[in-house]
Amino acid sequence: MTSNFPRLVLFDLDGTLLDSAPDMLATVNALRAERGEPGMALENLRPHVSKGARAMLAAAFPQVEDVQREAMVAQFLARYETELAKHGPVFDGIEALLGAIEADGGRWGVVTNKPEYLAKQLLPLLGWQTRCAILIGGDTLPQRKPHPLPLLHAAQALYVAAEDCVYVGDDERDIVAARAAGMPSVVALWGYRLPEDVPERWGGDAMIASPRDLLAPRAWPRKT
Ligand SMILES: O=C(O)COP(=O)(O)O
Ligand SMILES: [Mg+2]
Repeated sequence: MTSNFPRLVLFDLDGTLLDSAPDMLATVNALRAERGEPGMALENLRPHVSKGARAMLAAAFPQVEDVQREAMVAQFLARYETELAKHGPVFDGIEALLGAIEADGGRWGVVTNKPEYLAKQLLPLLGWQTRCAILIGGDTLPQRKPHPLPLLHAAQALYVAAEDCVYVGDDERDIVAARAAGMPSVVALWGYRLPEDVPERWGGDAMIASPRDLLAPRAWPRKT
């Protein structure tokens, strides 16, 4: 009998496994408070969380000049380190999905653009340290998503062909990276998107509304 799951599932982190928007909001609002600015609402920050720290800071501090904002990145990361996994849980259904992949004999890993030192701290906080087969951060390799290198590296390190893996991500750059790697992809529609994002145009192999939907037979795209 063929398995219900791919041999290796690689996941994006923010907006796919982890609902990190509340942690990001606490961080951004602490920086805003230091500047005497009122707090931002979650709904205004949430759509920017999977676009990277710089894009998120641009949304949170539109009045700040680019050079100055660049200097805020280090401040943001230092503060965010103190908020990791404090406010935002993993998305509903993710634990059941990871458990089902493991029970099926499959492996799973994380490929994120988040700096590796932060992503590494999250794993034990989420109880995933011994379960996650590989973790690639945005600065682990010379290239980050949308470049295919992090996905290709993760697959190769675990001796799985790219076409036998699936990458699950909530942002266009996740799907672009998977396509460039020759890896089937799933668009996580439960994640973070701007109103102008059109996931139907990203070229993913499947679009899934909830992690629970990936428990269904034949939910996963396959190239082989
Ligand atoms: O920190 C980022 O750039 C976003 O992280 P992600 O790649 O896990 O969505
Ligand atoms: Mg994301």
